[in-house]
Amino acid sequence: MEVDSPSNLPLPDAFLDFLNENGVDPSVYTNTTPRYVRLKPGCEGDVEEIEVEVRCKLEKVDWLPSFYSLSPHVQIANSKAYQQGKIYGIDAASGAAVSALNISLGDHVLDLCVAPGAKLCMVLDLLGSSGSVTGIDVARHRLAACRTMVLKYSLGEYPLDEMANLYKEWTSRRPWKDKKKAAKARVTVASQLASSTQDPELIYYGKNSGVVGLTRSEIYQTFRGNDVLHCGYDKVLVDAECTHDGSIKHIQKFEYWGWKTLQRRVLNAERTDSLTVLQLQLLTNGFRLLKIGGSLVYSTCSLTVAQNEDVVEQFLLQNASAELLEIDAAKNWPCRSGRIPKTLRFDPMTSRTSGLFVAKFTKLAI
Ligand SMILES: C[S@@+](CC[C@H](N)C(=O)[O-])C[C@H]1O[C@@H](n2cnc3c(N)ncnc32)[C@H](O)[C@@H]1O
Repeated sequence: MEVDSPSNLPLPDAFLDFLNENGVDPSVYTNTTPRYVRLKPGCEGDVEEIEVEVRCKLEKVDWLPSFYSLSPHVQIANSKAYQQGKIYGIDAASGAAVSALNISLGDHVLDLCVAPGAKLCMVLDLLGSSGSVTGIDVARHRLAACRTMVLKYSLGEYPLDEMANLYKEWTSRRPWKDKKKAAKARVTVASQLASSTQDPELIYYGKNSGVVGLTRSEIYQTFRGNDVLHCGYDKVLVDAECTHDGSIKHIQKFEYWGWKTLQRRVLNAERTDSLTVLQLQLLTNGFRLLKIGGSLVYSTCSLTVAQNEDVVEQFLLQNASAELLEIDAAKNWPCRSGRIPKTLRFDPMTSRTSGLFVAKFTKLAI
């Protein structure tokens, strides 16, 4: 049976039980959260034109550069601005997670759970044609969406022949021979994996893409101890797989797919237990690929403590060279502290954004 939560959003019993078990107050979910878009830098002069096109005022988000909020019901997919890659949908809390990385020109960035790629687009915008980004995801079908998105938002920045070069690792227009070679390489890399049956796939973007100081096959290895300390990325984003319970828009999709599907696919205890194991592994692997003095941001769109503070706590216990960092920009962000000092929590009620947990680490030379 569906009951109204205190915020008057119809939430199913299974979800309310899940929130209850995880100590999440259902009243944080409101149906007044706006939708957010990020405007491609350099397109600021087009705002009025975009407003006419989408028939809605774009309100500048004063705490996050290049972000605008608009009514949650406005569709942008058919607009010229969207099709030309001038705007793309990304929640402001997600933007804050990327912003917390403090990306500088020339950085080499690893996006460990990259698909469908909203945060990747922002990373690319911040880097311009400098540095590199390596995106990794386990779901090939989601990576396909990611590739389309990256191509769309980079249109116009490079001449077509240069684009082909930039995207050579994975463009769908690759010649058949190249595709076969890449497939063969994947098998070779896969055979180096000890046990996993799902091999994360890599996509590359930008000049000198790839892992700084590491070979492609080394990314897949399980490193023992802290033996990859003197190479690696300047910045790592681990936007981990989670139960998505902070994103009410995601949860509401199950109204269509069926609440039983939500219970089976998302909320069942076995899955949530194995998720926290995966989250710790993702964070640990991301950290191993971070260079000394670099920054890593761990985020999830879950509001549970188990997938956030508990994972952070475990990780800190197991990694003496990891130190939590204060996120300086957060002083002006509409969020609150997590249970562990320096960690942040966005939720619809406090932030008028989707729910997001953010923690930032650095690697010490010990
Ligand atoms: C929360 S989503 C990432 C959203 C993305 N960062 C964005 O901004 O659009 C989590 C992603 O983690 C991926 N994932 C799950 N297990 C993984 C693994 N073992 N290695 C890499 N990616 C994984 C999922 O396929 C999913 O695309």
